[in-house]
Amino acid sequence: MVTLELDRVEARYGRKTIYHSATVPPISGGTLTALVGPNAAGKSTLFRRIAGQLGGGGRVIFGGADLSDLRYMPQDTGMNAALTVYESIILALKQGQGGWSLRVAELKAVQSVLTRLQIADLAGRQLAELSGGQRQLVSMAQTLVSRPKVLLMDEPTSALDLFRQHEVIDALRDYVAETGAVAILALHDLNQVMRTCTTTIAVAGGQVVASGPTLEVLTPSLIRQLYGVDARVEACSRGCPMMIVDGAAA
Ligand SMILES: Nc1ncnc2c1ncn2[C@@H]1O[C@H](COP(=O)(O)OP(=O)(O)OP(=O)(O)O)[C@@H](O)[C@H]1O
Repeated sequence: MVTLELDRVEARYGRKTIYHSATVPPISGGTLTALVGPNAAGKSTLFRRIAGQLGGGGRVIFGGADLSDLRYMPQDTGMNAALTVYESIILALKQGQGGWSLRVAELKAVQSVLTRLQIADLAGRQLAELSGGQRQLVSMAQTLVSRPKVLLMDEPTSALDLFRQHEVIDALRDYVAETGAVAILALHDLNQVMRTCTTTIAVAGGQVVASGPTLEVLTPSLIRQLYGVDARVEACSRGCPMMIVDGAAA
């Protein structure tokens, strides 16, 4: 089982410090973790710090993995290269390996990720011709193809329609259940978080304000503190918890 823990982590852009001391107890792999918080709260910054792209003090502690097992899917993924979808996924797989020969197992990995995300029909298409949602799915395939043990995904479903959102989140849930990987998804849709993420980390103003089991973290008082809205949690007709937002906090 893979784990990830933050111990008094600091994150800086040059001299500008965003996080002074972010602590998150060990997150276990095998289920999805959400990272939530308002715009500019520091979600992408925390991802970049965990991925080693930003400096700062404190410790990012991996259990059963190291930085080379981590893949970070940023919010905006450039896709202007003159490549087909298939080629771009191979490129992502071979990155950092220092060689271009392909083994049968690697070809199978590419096929498997195309099937898992149900985008095999896009394999021969040029990246530049894809729609926004298709690009997001391809970016996800590029991230997953090397079977990372730690996965950081910044708003991975923001460009997807409702059906695709469900499909992709289910695929990610299956992936982490199979591999024991840690997967942290920055998400704005709190209903999606409640339906699919076992654990939630909430951040605001460069601080971790709560972390733990999702339904214990996403309380009406925390939602009011984070977003300035009154909200309540109710069960939908299928028994899943849902966040109903009543409006701006009174
Ligand atoms: N390259 C940068 N240089 C300096 N400051 C930055 C840089 N990138 C982000 N910031 C600042 O860091 C803070 C946190 O930004 P971040 O992108 O982490 O927020 P976020 O929670 O991911 O936001 P959103 O939900 O809007 O995507 C913001 O105040 C932002 O202006």
